[in-house]
Amino acid sequence: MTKTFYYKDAFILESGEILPGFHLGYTALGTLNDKGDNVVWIFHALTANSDPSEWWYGLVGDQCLFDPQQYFIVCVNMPGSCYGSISPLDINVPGNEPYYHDFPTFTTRDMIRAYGHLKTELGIHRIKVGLGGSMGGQQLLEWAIEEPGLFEHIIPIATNARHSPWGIAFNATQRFCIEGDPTWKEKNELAGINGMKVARAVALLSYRNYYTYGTSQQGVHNLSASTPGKEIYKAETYQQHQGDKLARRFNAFSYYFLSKSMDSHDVGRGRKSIETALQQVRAKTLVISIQSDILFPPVEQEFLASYIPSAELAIIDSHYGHDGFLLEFEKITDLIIPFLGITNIKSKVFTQLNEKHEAR
Ligand SMILES: CC(=O)SCCNC(=O)CCNC(=O)[C@H](O)C(C)(C)COP(=O)(O)OP(=O)(O)OC[C@H]1O[C@@H](n2cnc3c(N)ncnc32)[C@H](O)[C@@H]1OP(=O)(O)O
Ligand SMILES: N[C@@H](CCO)C(=O)O
Repeated sequence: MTKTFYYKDAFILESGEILPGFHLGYTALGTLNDKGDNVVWIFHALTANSDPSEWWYGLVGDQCLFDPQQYFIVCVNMPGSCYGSISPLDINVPGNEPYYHDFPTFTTRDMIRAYGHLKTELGIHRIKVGLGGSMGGQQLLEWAIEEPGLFEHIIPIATNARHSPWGIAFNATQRFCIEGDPTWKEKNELAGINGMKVARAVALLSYRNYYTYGTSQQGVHNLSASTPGKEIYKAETYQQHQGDKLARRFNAFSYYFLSKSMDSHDVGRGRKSIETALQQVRAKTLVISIQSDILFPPVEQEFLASYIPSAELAIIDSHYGHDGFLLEFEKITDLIIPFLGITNIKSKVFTQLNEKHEAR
């Protein structure tokens, strides 16, 4: 169940903007033990919520690698998102109406600074394992640099030290899709929603790749006419379905501002250089890369591993491309078990995983 943390003091963003306070929706599974040494902090990516047992069900949950019986597992909904934290649809106190287009962009560094207040509230002094993929990994790296003593282990997956020009171009193009929707300037929850559907379809191109589409989206849709030139192809209905699906659970404002947050990510900002920032990490680090990822390609994780002191790099094969970090539970589990030195768990984890896959 999502809980809410309210911070009621002034909070200064990197932009200089001052918020009178903020709130964070978060999920906490399990219990903090007496020694305070069983904390696992998970960072979600662009459109997920704060409950990793929903979207990382192969890694988090009863009898999984991260089992709430053993660990105190915390995940916070990113500021700007629509699953419980401060967001563009919340009331902007001075104006007494929702922020909408005036929502202040939280950089990834602002995000982890906000999480720091929740960490204090929860009585957490040390985090045994931090892990996150994509934009989640960006926040994890920021925090491991900002507070080098906080994490014992970190596992950044399919992520980077500074968002790339390629990634920013994808995000900017998605914002153009939203801005091009004639309803975007309106002040209501549905403003820009059709633009967001197109944006999500564009994003999918970067989350998968040529081969993913080639395998699963060959040919025409079964309801399509067979007249040459009049066919509707599977790849087309797939793109449409992905946009429609997101529009049922997200809004264009959150999508727009979270993409700005991702673009802001740069661990080197104000810290001399990216390389020296990465060298501040003290946690034992396993960087995981997905070979077929065209959005955060392996060269970015090779860079991380070459500057984070004594980091290990593991590259996994995946049919899915970037989204493999949300789907390749077995391969990820297989890497984490030896990294954390866990023994006697593998068969239990995979039995559980197989049951969950079959049930879906
Ligand atoms: C509140 C919350 O729900 S947050 C938790 C859920 N969301 C998240 O965690 C965000 C991160 N998750 C994701 O990005 C995705 O869910 C992923 C990457 C894990 C998986 O992606 P999916 O879209 O489920 O997988 P995939 O690419 O195989 O597409 C399957 C979907 O496309 C549909 N589909 C496949 N081919 C076609 C086609 N040719 N035409 C139309 N639809 C198609 C399938 O029917 C299926 O639809 P459904 O999801 O509505 O059942
Ligand atoms: N597919 C992911 C984004 C990829 O990083 C999401 O929707 O959160």
